[in-house]
Amino acid sequence: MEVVIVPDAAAGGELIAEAVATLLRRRPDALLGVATGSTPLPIYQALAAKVRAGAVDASRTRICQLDEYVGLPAGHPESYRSVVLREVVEPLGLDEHAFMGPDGTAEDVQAACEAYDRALREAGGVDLQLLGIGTDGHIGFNEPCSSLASRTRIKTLTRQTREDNARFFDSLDEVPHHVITQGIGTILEARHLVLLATGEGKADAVAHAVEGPVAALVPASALQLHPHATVVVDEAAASKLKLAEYFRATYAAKPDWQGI
Ligand SMILES: N[C@@H]1[C@@H](O)[C@H](O)[C@@H](COP(=O)(O)O)O[C@@H]1O
Repeated sequence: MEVVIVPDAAAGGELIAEAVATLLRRRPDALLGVATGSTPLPIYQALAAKVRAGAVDASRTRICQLDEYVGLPAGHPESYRSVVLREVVEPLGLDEHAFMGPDGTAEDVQAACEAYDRALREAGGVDLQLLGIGTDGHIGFNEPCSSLASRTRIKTLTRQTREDNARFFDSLDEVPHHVITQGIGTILEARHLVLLATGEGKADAVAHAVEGPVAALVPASALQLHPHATVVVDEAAASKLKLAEYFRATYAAKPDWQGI
């Protein structure tokens, strides 16, 4: 696992957007897995700016979703489908055909989960999966004690995650209890995992994920099992890392051409 400490969220967004752009220059129809929440927004803004400036052509990029609320009406502005369309697909100049996600409105949720896992495989697998991290160490919506081998399935949110996400809704009561999420086993099949964490509120979760044991209790620690995982953190989110100086020195000594 590579840990890159950046000065702030904007620098993290720029670094990761450049990694995505490098991938797209090599593979224009790459399948890019995107995460929701506030943290990845600087990545999407930096990537859209590169597209507008003509620094990268994203016209053939395919986008896939990590997770989704269950039971929100179709078109709800806070469904992750709406969020990804608004924050990623439209700013990149893509249309809905370039985009795939699990169906949070399906009557048969289990079938929708299996169909999504199948669709990801049939699409050739995810080339680069962007991830955030929950304050409880979750990735996607894999809450603590999710199986490290899990596939896309329905999960129940913890109270803490519902409280963390209540800011996107009018009240806590409106935050769904159930979600569909790519499983940890599904996420680990992506060819490159890139997790961005910013702010002091993520420092404990980052320290446990990066320097703690691999444990279902901290779903993000599963990144330790992946051969190409990059964790990008700002100073605040890095503040509880014991090996911070080593991570800084390693990245400083890395030749530019290697990227992340
Ligand atoms: N399902 C999403 C996660 O994918 C995201 O990583 C997390 C953190 O969000 P934020 O970046 O807003 O802190 O929120 C939600 O739970």
